Amino acid sequence: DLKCGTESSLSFPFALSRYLLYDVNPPEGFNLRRDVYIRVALLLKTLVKREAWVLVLPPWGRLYHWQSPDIHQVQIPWSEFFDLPSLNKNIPVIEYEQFLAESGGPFIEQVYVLQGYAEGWKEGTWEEKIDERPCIDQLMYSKDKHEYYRGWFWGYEETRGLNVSCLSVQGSASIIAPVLLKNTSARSVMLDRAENLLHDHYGGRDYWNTRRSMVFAKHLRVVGDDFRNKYLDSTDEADKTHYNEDWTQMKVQLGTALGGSYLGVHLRRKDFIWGHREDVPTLHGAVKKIHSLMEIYKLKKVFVATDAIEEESEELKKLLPEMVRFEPTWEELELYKDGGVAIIDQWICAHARYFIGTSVSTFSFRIHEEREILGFDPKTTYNRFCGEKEKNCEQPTHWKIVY
Ligand SMILES: C[C@@H]1O[C@H](OP(=O)(O)OP(=O)(O)OC[C@H]2O[C@@H](n3cnc4c(=O)[nH]c(N)nc43)[C@H](O)[C@@H]2O)[C@@H](O)[C@H](O)[C@@H]1O
Repeated sequence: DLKCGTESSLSFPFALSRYLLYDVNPPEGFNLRRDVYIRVALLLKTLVKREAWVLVLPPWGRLYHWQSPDIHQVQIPWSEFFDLPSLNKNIPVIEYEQFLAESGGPFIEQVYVLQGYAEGWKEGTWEEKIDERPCIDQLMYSKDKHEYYRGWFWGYEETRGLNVSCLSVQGSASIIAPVLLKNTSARSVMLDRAENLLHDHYGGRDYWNTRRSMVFAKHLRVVGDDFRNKYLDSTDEADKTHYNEDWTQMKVQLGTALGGSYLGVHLRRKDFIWGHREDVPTLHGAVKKIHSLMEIYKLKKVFVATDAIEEESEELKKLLPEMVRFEPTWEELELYKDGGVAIIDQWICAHARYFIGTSVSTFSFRIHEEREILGFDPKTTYNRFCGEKEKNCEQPTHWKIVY
């Protein structure tokens, strides 16, 4: 029976696998979380050299920045934002719902909460280390009447941890590998506060392979492409942005992509201006820079991605009437959610002739990477706005793609 054979060949390897789960500090945003995925993927690559492990993708939800009212934004599977077959060409991954179905219960056997060292680290004596230590902060887990641990668990209220302990870590993600392989025999292990792990090799080949595997879900790319076509006269053909659905087959020489004849802008506002940071421009400052870039590059159109609040958006419209934005209807927003709209914004910025972003925003960084993958000249990508009073306005680093 062919059908039966296909099913068993799919589930068989997972039946023997161990499960790695993770979560990130609640206040962290979408694009920082994408960065943490890259770190954890590297850990998984280290683990699968020794044993069968699969990464359980942490459902999206309850993100501080996702404030659109009346939309249910928890327990969102990765497939709503990313292309799962593409992720699977890099490391074995499954959705949380599949983990629940496969593992037969709502239990995660071991939860490790990652933390720093209480004593900090002495300057000049950096060393990679990891130790089981008493928990420093108050645990975000509490025992239920059966002595099982309740926690946030991505909004899955029935999930329980069987054991919770703390690990002090200082080092890259793969430093955890020996602990997972030797110190515990738990079949499912969750690393909470995974942002405490550092990159094994930021910008190296493994980094880029994982980054390239994070292909946006097709339905979002299609929305972005239709928008480019309709409002920005931009098509892959005319703009020389040739895309291959299979990321493993995509290798574009930097400088060969031309991009649509529009300026792409990411203007991060909200919590970036509340702190009155020096490196964030005023709206007037940003518009002045936008006009000057449009003149230099002879661009008549400008696409703006921003998280500006209503009043600021109105002001921006007055200062920059030619501005084009992706403004979803309520139905579209409900369908794509805040995360999907962010991706559509990023996709459109990634296809612009010239891009300028916001200092140290991971939202802008992910656009840089997307453009690097598409083969843009770095000069058209690694640019940011400067603060009015900023003395030394250093531009973003070019992280060259490695294949
Ligand atoms: C202060 C720090 O800021 C860091 O943000 P930063 O790197 O910019 O970037 P993100 O980690 O993506 O978080 C910012 C979030 O704000 C929304 N957002 C920002 N800009 C845009 C935009 O142009 N278009 C759309 N559609 N949405 C936008 C979006 O939900 C995005 O995920 C956080 O990750 C940190 O956790 C922390 O909060």
